[in-house]
Amino acid sequence: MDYVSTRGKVKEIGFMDAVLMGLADDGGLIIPKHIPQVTTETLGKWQQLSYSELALEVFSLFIQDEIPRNDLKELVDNSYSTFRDPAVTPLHKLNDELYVLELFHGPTFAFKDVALQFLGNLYGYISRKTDSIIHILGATSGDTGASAIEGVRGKEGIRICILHPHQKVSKVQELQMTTVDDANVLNLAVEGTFDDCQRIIKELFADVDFKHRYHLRAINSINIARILAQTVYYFYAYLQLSKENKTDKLNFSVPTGNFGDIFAGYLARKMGLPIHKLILATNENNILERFVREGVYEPGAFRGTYSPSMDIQVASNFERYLFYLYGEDGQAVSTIMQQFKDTGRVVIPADKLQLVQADFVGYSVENEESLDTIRTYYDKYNYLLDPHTACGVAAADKITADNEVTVALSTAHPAKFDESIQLRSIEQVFPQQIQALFNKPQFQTVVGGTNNEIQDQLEKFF
Ligand SMILES: N[C@@H](CCOP(=O)(O)O)C(=O)O
Repeated sequence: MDYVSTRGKVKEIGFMDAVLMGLADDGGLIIPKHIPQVTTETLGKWQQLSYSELALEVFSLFIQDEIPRNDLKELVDNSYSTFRDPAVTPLHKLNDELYVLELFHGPTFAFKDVALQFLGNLYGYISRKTDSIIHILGATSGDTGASAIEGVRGKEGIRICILHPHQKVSKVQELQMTTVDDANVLNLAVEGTFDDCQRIIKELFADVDFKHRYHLRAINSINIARILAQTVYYFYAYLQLSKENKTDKLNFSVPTGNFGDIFAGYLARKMGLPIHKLILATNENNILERFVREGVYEPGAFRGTYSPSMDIQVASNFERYLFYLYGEDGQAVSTIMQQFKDTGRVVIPADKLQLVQADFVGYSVENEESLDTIRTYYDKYNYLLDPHTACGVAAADKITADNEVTVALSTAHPAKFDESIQLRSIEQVFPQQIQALFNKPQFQTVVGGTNNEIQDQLEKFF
């Protein structure tokens, strides 16, 4: 399978080079040259597969023989053996119309583990096979950082530096990252927002000399491996519900910040998975919902919300979607992204907006509404949602029509966001792994938000 850039100026590369490249060298994002198709017959054959078996099949479509099947199987099996639930991503039924897809049974209690356990192992594999140096640089609004660190901590030949917005992540998210004392981990707490962190790392990756000199590798969803791994659970949920004849009009409701998770659903649909509505749920940082409603993509003022992992204005994977919206025309994408850089705004014409509205249904959830949803579902179903999942569930409540079934993606365990949950007077018992974090010393360096400062830190660390 060959991979190309959304801006069309990178020559075709294989899967492992695509993983190593992270951000495309022309500043775009990597995408597969062709999207593999999955037929109804294949879906039928996949129905009885376990999560790991299914992941192996889906990954094989994108990797083909570049990684021998036995090696790939070992990577996949190791990655999902760390999950606490045998189903890896089990479905929890709330009522006949609504299921929650629990993606938080991995080591750091967030959906990011599904892709990052795999990507951590994949980096180890690539480094052994190709002698590549792996120096990971990532940005997080809370969940990706902990999960990426967990995926590679202590691994020989790999170093990782994560930027997070200082004091803008939850306490548990901060502890998960900063209590790790392995020498190959560096946590930089940036005075600014997640958008500042993401802008810095994208600029450093776009400086191709710097990127090559320091062997920078990506773990954010700019890395295509993240997206591919996240398509698997859409297939898995669909296949479980197809056993109960629930897939006639099956929607997915996805809490969205960086557009990676919902883009994985969009890709699964393009592969042939019959997804009815893709519901794009945002919090008050609703640039994406406004885009779906009005066709205008323009960051608003930053809002600190109860769902901090989604406190994002500029969504990385938006560019991947633009690529398909504009008929896979790299030149058109380059022009639009340049216009966004120059003016801070993208406006699409009416015919394109119609296509967007056929692809997604948007709903933006107010802060208080997210907490009310948590309380309502706790009272009605004795089920505790985290504030991000609550956005997905609130959107599902609004958008699901008669005769439709919606799967709301549950992106994190509620224990990661206790400060928000306590605001509706709900007491929860922490899993022992999370409770234990409170007794550990923390390691992090607080830095300002200039590229030079970060560059200095990286030069010392890498
Ligand atoms: N919500 C994310 C932000 C980074 O997104 P990613 O999917 O590109 O890694 C987080 O929790 O860090």
